[in-house]
Amino acid sequence: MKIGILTSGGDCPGLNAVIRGAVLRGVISHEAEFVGFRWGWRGVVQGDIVPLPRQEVRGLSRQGGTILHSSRTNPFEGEGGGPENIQRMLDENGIDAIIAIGGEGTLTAARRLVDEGGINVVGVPKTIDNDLAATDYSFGFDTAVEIATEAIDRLRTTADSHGRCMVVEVMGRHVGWIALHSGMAGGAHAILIPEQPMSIDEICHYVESVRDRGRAPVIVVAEGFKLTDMEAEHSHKGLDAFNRPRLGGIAELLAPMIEARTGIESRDTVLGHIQRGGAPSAYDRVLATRLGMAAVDAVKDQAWGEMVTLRGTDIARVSIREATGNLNTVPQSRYDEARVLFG
Ligand SMILES: Nc1ncnc2c1ncn2[C@@H]1O[C@H](COP(=O)(O)OP(=O)(O)OP(=O)(O)O)[C@@H](O)[C@H]1O
Ligand SMILES: O=P(O)(O)OC[C@H]1O[C@](O)(CO)[C@@H](O)[C@@H]1O
Ligand SMILES: [Mg+2]
Repeated sequence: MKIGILTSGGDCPGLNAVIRGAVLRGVISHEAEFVGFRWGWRGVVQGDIVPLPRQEVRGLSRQGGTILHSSRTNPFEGEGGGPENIQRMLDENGIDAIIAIGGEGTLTAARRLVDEGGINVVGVPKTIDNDLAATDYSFGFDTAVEIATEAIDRLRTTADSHGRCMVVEVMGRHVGWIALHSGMAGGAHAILIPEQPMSIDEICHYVESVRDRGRAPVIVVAEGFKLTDMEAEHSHKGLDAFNRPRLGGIAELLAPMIEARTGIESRDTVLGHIQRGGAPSAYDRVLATRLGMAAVDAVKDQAWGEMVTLRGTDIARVSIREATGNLNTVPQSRYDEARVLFG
């Protein structure tokens, strides 16, 4: 059995741990052989393939990024794209199956390759934002929350020194999980998330009540947050490779608005890709390793079109279709719980 692995979409701490888990499980338990497709689906479309023997994955679980690199290439486009070309490339290289590690977009492409072209693909969910339904948590999220929480802790001390308001922007295109968890952990005075638009007046109300208690306000905002009068997410950086608006910068918009309305000197910090870089947390290493191992078992069982997932503390399987249809949004009850601590 020869298995090709790829990592696609935005990177995320733990990708290398998935690769290591898959290779070790395959080599030890199934006598499998592994190759890597470089740069996500681009490696599949262009036949950019590297061997992945056991020694290549040594010590990988603690390493950030992805040794296979990533891209936002669409496997249905370009000269070598589409199921027929991909099946030919797999046959030429003697590859029996693909393990695709990626988010909603990557997994949707994987499902289409299975449904429309009969390609042997299983998926591993990857999302720093924790926005995929059908998995309770995804690896990388815990690490991002740790990084954001440390940043909030650090910003709090400088905020206190100067009596300033700090607006901290974290990732979260469609959902506010990183903001919710890091904000709760770091004791934020308001948490602004895409699922819950809020007016600038309400935000300033929280800021002023914090100031009136003699504290320096700390506001955490997810990049996809919209003020109640905004039609779309704040974006001033053009489009990404998949023609979506590049987000980032809502904190830069909010801080001067807060300062103008409240008179409290305000500063913004955009954490950006710091949240995606570096070593994964121990939790993420374990989760990623288990998912990688389970993905190889899914290949062994020919579970094409399925993805491995975390259910409670168990690793399970679901159809990719089930996972890609819905977003894992922050439930109202979780936001209401956090809101008690605002202001
Ligand atoms: N419906 C689709 N059909 C074919 N290809 C798709 C489809 N949706 C997305 N893709 C391809 O998959 C790539 C990866 O998707 P995307 O860029 O959204 O990353 P992702 O895997 O969802 O990870 P992230 O969490 O970073 O968004 C896209 O850039 C696109 O080329
Ligand atoms: O790394 P890029 O391509 O700028 O993508 C950033 C986006 O990817 C994510 O990190 C994960 O989807 C989002 O939170 C963010 O909007
Ligand atoms: Mg996506």
